[in-house]
Amino acid sequence: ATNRNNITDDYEISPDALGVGINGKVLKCKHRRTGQKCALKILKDSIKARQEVILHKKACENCQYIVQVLDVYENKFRSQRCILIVMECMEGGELFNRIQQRNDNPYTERDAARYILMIVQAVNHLHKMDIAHRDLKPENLLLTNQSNDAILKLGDFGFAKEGHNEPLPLTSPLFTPYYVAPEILYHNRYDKACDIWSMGVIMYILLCGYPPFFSEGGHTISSRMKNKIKTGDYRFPDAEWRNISSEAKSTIQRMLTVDPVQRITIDGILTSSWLTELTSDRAINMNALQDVETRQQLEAAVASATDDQRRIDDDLDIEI
Ligand SMILES: O=C(Nc1cc(-c2cc3c([nH]2)[C@]2(CCCNC2)CNC3=O)ccn1)c1cccc(C(F)(F)F)c1
Repeated sequence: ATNRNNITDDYEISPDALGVGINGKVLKCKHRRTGQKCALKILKDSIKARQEVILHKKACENCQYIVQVLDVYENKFRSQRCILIVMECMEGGELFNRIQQRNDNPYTERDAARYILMIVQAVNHLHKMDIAHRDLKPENLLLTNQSNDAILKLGDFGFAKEGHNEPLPLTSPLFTPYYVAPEILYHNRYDKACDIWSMGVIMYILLCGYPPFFSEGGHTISSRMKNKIKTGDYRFPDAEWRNISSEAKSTIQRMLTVDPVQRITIDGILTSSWLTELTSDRAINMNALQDVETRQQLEAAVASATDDQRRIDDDLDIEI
């Protein structure tokens, strides 16, 4: 259900690009009638582009942690058919840039947990819909605004894949199971498991500011780096990791498990002590009570309230 009228009838498109990715350019645009600022992703029409739109639209329904799709147009530019995805404008840009800005002091566990929780909720929403994102990275995680309490949302469904849209569903009676290979049965599980691995890398970077696997020679992936990933060979260097909790490290270890079958699932992360401890409101209140004086006042108040309660109970006993 894409719009066939010309997008420029409804939106004013500004030339400055917000970001250029491998599968599309993102421009700023403004809705003519409402003035709403939006982001516009331009894709050359293809099966892949249409698949991206279908999955992104499906994924963003009822999930505040996925960039909202507002409109989709099918227009011709210079005789090239294009698919145009209009999205809510994420004024905070990419998490990637935010991490780079903080290179000197990475996030505290609480800040990191706040972002991780939003990513986990987005991925949980996808995995429950049997969709694997398959391209989780800080460049595809966008912030609603420049403030520290901005909401983090997942974008770019260019690599996303839906579980059972195999040509012949495995469950159909026409399917003769004798010849199916294990990877076909595993396939979708692997796809979801790779999202967990990527989240492990993102969590590691949020907590220390650098990636767990890197090649000395800069950005190009070297065969040494490939081997480190294949064997799960990474460290928690003391300088940055000494003051980070063992729960955080063990959660990362469960996510950066080489065997996808052994790797923690999204449910495992949602119920992990590290995440629940750091993001439950109790943790946040305790955090607010950081000021010892307030805590002592509160404890004194609780003590006297308990005494009062005891006296009332005692009185009650006498009456009864
Ligand atoms: O990018 C911004 N807003 C934005 C961006 C997107 C967006 C979608 C996609 C991407 N961005 C990229 C493009 C390639 C680079 N990575 C990000 C990957 N794929 C996507 O599908 C969606 C909605 N609002 C923005 C808006 C205002 C200000 C700023 C800045 F922070 F730069 F000032 C950024």
